[in-house]
Amino acid sequence: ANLNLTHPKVVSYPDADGHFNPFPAYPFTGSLRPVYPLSPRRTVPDRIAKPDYAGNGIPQKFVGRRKITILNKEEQDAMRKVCRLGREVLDIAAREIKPGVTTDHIDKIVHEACMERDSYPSPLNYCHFPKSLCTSANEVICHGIPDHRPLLDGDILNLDISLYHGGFHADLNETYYVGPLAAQNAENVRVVETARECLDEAIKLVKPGALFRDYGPVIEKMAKAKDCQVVKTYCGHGVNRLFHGAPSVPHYAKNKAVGEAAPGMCFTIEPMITLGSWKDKTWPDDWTSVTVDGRRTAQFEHTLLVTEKGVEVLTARVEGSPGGRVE
Ligand SMILES: COc1cccc(Cn2ccc3cc(C(=O)NO)cnc32)c1
Ligand SMILES: [Co+2]
Ligand SMILES: [Co+2]
Ligand SMILES: [Co+2]
Repeated sequence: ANLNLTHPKVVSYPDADGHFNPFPAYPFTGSLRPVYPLSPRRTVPDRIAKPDYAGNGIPQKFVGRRKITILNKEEQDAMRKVCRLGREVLDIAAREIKPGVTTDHIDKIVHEACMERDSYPSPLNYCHFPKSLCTSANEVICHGIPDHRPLLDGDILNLDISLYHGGFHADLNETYYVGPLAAQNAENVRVVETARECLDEAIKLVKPGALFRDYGPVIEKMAKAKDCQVVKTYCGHGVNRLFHGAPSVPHYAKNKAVGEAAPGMCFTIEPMITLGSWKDKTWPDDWTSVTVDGRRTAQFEHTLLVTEKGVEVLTARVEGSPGGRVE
């Protein structure tokens, strides 16, 4: 179909290819619509080591609710490896972003890049999630499902990648500008660059003894200084042999997070920043989390290792990583 790649108010479906909106009566908060059918579930060959939930979709409960795993030197090296692979896969996916490309196409690229790296795409079948990464555009806060919606010039798009390799998970995400128009939109730039800055400022505080409740106040102060808000429902989390474990790391001020960083701990910080309301609601697909006012939101995430001296950003950008700060 000849795609109108700038911003229509709301595109109606079914379109010429038989793609359709599965929830036509739902009161969507913004202009984004799901475009079904989702492509067939992607398969993972037996040679790839899988996490426990790959078969039945049910991850083991956090072992020792508040006990935070301290990794030894070998385990830390395994985390370095899977996080380096995760960065490679995110960068490959980000290079695919342009108007007209669907998020399902990006899912295919990510899935194949994981297979090529003997890695399992952690989101696939995690709590029954249907795809190999989360693709979250515009008013989507997180957990967007790759589908047949073509990206539009002017969109902002978060790619949230997680890999399982050598018994350990990596978890990272960035928000990108789609097409030449996106970075010319002052509101896009404000929300994306504020989210990027919030993560960078929080990471500066990570060192042995730092309290998990101390990142939120710094993030919220930075967000409010840019007339933005901080999503409360989703937090950073421990990541190691489990995709999600203790600690829980809130991104908002006045939180009750328990515990302090210690050398050998791995966890994510992944602030979700909004232009308007911080409140979220979930589409009837039971995954896609959106802002209640339909205004745009952005997120950045790193997997962090606490070291004797401070912090190691295991999923750090490398020379040539696409995207990055826009003035
Ligand atoms: C049960 O309830 C839910 C609700 C939403 C999502 C999921 C499961 N899930 C799937 C992918 C995914 C990614 C992350 C993550 O940390 N990204 O940084 C978290 N959860 C994830 C379960
Ligand atoms: Co179509
Ligand atoms: Co993530
Ligand atoms: Co995460």
